[in-house]
Amino acid sequence: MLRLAVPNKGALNEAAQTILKEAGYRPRSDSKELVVIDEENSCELFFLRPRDIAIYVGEGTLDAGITGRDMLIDSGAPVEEILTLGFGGSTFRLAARPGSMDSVKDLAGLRIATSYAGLLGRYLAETGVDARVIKLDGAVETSIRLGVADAVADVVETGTTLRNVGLEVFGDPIMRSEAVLIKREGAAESNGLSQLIRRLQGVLHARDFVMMDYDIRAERIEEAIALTPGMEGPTVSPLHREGWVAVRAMVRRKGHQQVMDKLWDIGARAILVTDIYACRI
Ligand SMILES: Nc1ncnc2c1ncn2[C@@H]1O[C@H](COP(=O)(O)OP(=O)(O)OP(=O)(O)O)[C@@H](O)[C@H]1O
Ligand SMILES: O=P(O)(O)OC[C@H]1O[C@H](OP(=O)(O)OP(=O)(O)O)[C@H](O)[C@@H]1O
Ligand SMILES: [Mg+2]
Repeated sequence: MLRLAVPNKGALNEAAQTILKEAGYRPRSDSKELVVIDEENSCELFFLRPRDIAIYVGEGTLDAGITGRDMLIDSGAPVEEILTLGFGGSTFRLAARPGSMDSVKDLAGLRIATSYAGLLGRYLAETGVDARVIKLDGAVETSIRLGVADAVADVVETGTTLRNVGLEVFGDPIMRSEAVLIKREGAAESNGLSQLIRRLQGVLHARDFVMMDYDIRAERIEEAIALTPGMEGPTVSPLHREGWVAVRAMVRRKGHQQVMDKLWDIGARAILVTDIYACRI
């Protein structure tokens, strides 16, 4: 039985549940359910704090988990990324009162508040800056105003939280993060885990691609195939109308309108685009 850790709340919770549901795993029936036994897929889903997930997986008590890259680095747990999941994108940055700092070097001898003490500590060691790390649980942006810190190191996505408290980022981003599937470093991949990976890749492909169908005169088929090469090659079938063929190919969602324009220009007609619900490639 595959034992999988899923964020029980926070920024990754909803998207993690959605991708697992689309991959065919049993959703939890209410937000207070902490363990879901999915007999059909031979899988147990453990809903845990995102921060703790790398610890459980690193200890080997769970086979795999969904967490943020920043959290797994912060934990220092012996885990490795298996798959990036395309959501929960953010940066981890330093911020302070506008104009007060230019680079991490300006923090020497000062106090930096963060919920990611492991990640920040590593960065300070790498950059050779000796600063005091003040570990807080959350809402760290307020710590400067309350006189607990001179700067903060925190997750920034839209920048709204920082703007609201009148802080500004400075220096280079410490790291870019996103949601990832992790396993214990060096652990063998069980059949259940391989199946989970294939299913998640299927969902990611289904989100990335659309299915395109169109009709075109047979003599233009090579130009059309160059525009829509598909995966192994597009399906080309005869049309009842003499001299025409029907083509079906997967096309990247991003830029599919430009592909339609180009197909139209070489004479394709009845160009249809549909979502892919699920796939294995
Ligand atoms: N606003 C955001 N946008 C995108 N990703 C975010 C955002 N806030 C946090 N994350 C990412 O989500 C992951 C989990 O962070 P989250 O804030 O949900 O956990 P937490 O701080 O432990 O929980 P809580 O905020 O409920 O106390 C991290 O990898 C983080 O980078
Ligand atoms: O750049 P933004 O789009 O504003 O997002 C960043 C904010 O989101 C997270 O806060 P969260 O809601 O998780 O609260 P927390 O600080 O208590 O963890 C993070 O810690 C930042 O405060
Ligand atoms: Mg948070």
